[in-house]
Amino acid sequence: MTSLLTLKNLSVSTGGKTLIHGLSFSLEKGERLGLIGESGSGKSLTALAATGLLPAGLRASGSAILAGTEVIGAPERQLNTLRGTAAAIVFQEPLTALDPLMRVGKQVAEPLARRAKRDGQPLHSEALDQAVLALLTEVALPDPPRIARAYPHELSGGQRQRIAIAMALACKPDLLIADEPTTALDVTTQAEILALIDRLVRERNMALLFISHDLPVVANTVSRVVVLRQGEAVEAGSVANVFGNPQHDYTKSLLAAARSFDRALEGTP
Ligand SMILES: Nc1ncnc2c1ncn2[C@@H]1O[C@H](COP(=O)(O)OP(=O)(O)OP(=O)(O)O)[C@@H](O)[C@H]1O
Repeated sequence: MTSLLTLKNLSVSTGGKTLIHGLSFSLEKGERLGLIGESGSGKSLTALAATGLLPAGLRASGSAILAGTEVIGAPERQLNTLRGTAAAIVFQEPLTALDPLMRVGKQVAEPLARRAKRDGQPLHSEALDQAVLALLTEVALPDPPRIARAYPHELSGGQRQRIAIAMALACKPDLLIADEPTTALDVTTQAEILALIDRLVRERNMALLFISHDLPVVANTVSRVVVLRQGEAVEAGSVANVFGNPQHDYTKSLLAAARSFDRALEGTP
C-alpha cells in the first residue's frame, strides 16, 4: 500500500543552520499521527515542509511525498493543486487563515468552488450558497445563514476556528493537518474543537497529522506519535508504547513534565 505522506531524510535549513535533521516517517490513509515535542522542536516546520509552505529563506532537502507527488522542489502550481486536494492545514490562530475584510461565507465558498471545479462539477450561486451553509452546519456553527454573513471579528475565537476547519474541509483533503488547533482557545472551547476534529476525521475518513505539546490530548486523539527534539525524531511508535514505555530520556522528561502539571492542577504534591 502506498502511504499518503512519506517523509524520507527530510531536512530544513536556513543560512548555515539546520532546523530539521533527516526526518523520516510515513502516514497511511485514514491514520492518525501525532507530532510532539517542546516549543521550537520543529513540529510546525515539518508540516509546512511536507506541504510546500515553508517561508522564504528556509530550504528543504530530502523527500516528502504527498499523495504520490514529491513536494520538495515541486513548482508552486503543482503544490497549489496538491494543497487544494490532498492536504489542508488548520493553524493555531484562526485569524491567520481568515481575511478580516471578507464575509466568512464567501471565504468558505472560495475553496468549495475551487474543489468542485477541479472535480468537474462546478458549483455556482444558489448551489454554492447551499454548500457553504451545509459545511457551516457540519462544523456545528449555530444559525449558519447569520454566520455566513458575518466578518471574522464578529465571531468568537471558537467560531473562527470552526470556519477555518470548514475551509479546510472544503478542499475535501485526504489529510488534515492540525497545528496546535486549540492552543489559542479557552479550555471549554478547546474540548469542543477537539471533539469536532475527532468527529470530522472519523466521518470523512481523513488521515490526521496532529501537532501539539499537550500530551493527554495527543494520547486521546491519535494512535501513533513521533517525538521531535531540536529538529530530530528521537522516538516513534504507538501511543501505548511511547507514552507507556518511553525509551528516550527526552520523551521521559516530556511525560514527567505533563504528569507534574496534572498533579499541580489536582493539588497533590
Ligand atoms: N522563518 C524562520 N526563519 C528562521 N528560523 C525559523 C523560522 N521558522 C521557525 N524557525 C526556527 O525553527 C525551529 C523550529 O520551529 P517550529 O515553529 O517548527 O517549532 P515548533 O515545534 O512548531 O514550536 P511551537 O510549538 O512553539 O510552535 C525554531 O528554532 C524556530 O526558531
